Amino acid sequence: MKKTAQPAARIVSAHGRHYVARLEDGRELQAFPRGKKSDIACGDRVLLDIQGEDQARIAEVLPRTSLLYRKDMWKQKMVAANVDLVAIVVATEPSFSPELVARILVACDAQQVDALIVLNKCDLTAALPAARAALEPFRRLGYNVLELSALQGADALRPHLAGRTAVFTGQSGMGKSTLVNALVPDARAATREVSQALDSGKHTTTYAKLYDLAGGGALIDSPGLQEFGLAQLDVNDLEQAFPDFRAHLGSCRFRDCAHDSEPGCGLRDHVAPDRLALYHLLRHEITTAAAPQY
Ligand SMILES: Nc1nc2c(ncn2[C@@H]2O[C@H](COP(=O)(O)OP(=O)(O)OP(=O)(O)O)[C@@H](O)[C@H]2O)c(=O)[nH]1
Ligand SMILES: [Zn+2]
Repeated sequence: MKKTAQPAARIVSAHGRHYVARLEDGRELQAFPRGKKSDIACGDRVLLDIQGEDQARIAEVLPRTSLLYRKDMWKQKMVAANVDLVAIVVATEPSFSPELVARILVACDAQQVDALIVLNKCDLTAALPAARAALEPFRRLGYNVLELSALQGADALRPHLAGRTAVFTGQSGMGKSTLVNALVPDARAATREVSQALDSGKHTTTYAKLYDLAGGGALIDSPGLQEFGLAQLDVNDLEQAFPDFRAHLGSCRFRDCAHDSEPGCGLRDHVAPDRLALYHLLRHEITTAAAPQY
């Protein structure tokens, strides 16, 4: 029997096991995964079995160029697939967690995806110096920090987004959806004001959604997150995801040096203590998550 062609599509929204897939002609279909597992992310490119006017089954997920993914002992979550840029959105107010930023940066480096830290709400000038100070260590590591105010416009972001797929990620309330609305006029992404009006709780964005940018490129708005586990990383690859470690790797006496209390560690004394502490914390999380659970 001749196999009917399976059209290619891109997943433009991911809400649990409910997906929306967009065909190349722009038509959008409700799509659902084949089996029980739904390891499909917003941004994925897929092949579909069309099953009716507006329904399809996801027959195959095409190979990904990147996957932003988080995993801890209890849960795992695909944030977005096939992204070229991860925009980590933080704000002057409310205050943000530098550790969360550092974790997302490790995930980006592990996937070799560009990262950009966006400091939003710079119109709130009283809180600006503290936010800048919290980001200074990241600047020193060479990460790009872009300051702006989504309420006054987000055009400063455009050169970073043109022709690429970017995901906006970060804690809740930092202004990801407000940025999306500033960049995509007809996006109407729900922001805090809307969720307050509906009294729907703290998190406004509850699922990942992809928006096309006029002139090329796409943006994925994703739900606010509080944690970013990296248990999916291979402990042997972890040190490679710290760009500040790279120049010192290979200079330890022992090849499998954990840069802890081993004699002859060539890294320990050359990197910032907070970076070493993060490395040890992640290493511990990875090894305990990988341990068999009884
Ligand atoms: N002063 C000021 N407020 C802003 C700015 N950008 C966003 N906000 C406000 O910050 C609040 C949170 O914005 P959202 O866009 O809903 O935040 P979010 O990061 O998408 O939050 P989640 O969807 O829960 O992850 C809203 O009240 C926005 O109006 C800004 O540049 N300046
Ligand atoms: Zn070492």
